[in-house]
Amino acid sequence: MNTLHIDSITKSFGEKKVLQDIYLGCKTGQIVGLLGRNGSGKSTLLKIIFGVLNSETQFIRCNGKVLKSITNRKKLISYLPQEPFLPRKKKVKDLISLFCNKENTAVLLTSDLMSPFLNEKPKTLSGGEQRLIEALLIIYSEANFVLLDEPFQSLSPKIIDKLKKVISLQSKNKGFVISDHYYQDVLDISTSIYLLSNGHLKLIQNLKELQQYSYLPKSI
Ligand SMILES: Nc1ncnc2c1ncn2[C@@H]1O[C@H](COP(=O)(O)OP(=O)(O)OP(=O)(O)O)[C@@H](O)[C@H]1O
Repeated sequence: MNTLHIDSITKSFGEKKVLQDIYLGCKTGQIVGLLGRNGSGKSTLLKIIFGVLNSETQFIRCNGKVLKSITNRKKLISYLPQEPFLPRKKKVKDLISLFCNKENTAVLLTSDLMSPFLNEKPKTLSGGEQRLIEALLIIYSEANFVLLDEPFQSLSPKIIDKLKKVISLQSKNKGFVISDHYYQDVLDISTSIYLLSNGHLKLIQNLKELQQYSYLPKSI
């Protein structure tokens, strides 16, 4: 069982306090859903956990090892950023082994979601197709924990459904933290849900609470 323990994360941009004393835990088998209004700090939190952004204070421990502010977290944590990151001119089939071990490379080479694109280059694919490939590469990467920032963005409903199944299956061996505005899809697969609001994380039990905290409109 792998464990990720995130504690005491505080982050400001100038005068703006975005994260205040954040605590979050994740274990193998858990899918932690992270919701929040635009600009609430979800991406900022994921970047700090992955180690590409510094914070004023932080304590992050993975499998008993304390991770310093910016350290190499390869094999421990992988991260799907909001922004596109695939090399545009490399064939998809040649990208897979850069992210995945032998076993998962073989899985992706025969996956019905990935196989249509193996001989394509990202520059010739649609935005949604590129997003799907990025998400699959990160989900199947070697890391114990996977941070997904808006994995469902630009994907059509049936593909989202298949991707959710992939995440749920992979969570048998990994822990996930997922942030996306497709809140129903996040709710469907998450084992726990947090709302980031005014710099603090609130554990959410039901849809009503998401309305009370003004994340969801009352009409839903
Ligand atoms: N590099 C930066 N410099 C200054 N302010 C920043 C920077 N990055 C983020 N911010 C601010 O921090 C706040 C949180 O941004 P963040 O991108 O984490 O929000 P988010 O919850 O992911 O939003 P969204 O749902 O719209 O993607 C925003 O008000 C944003 O303007």
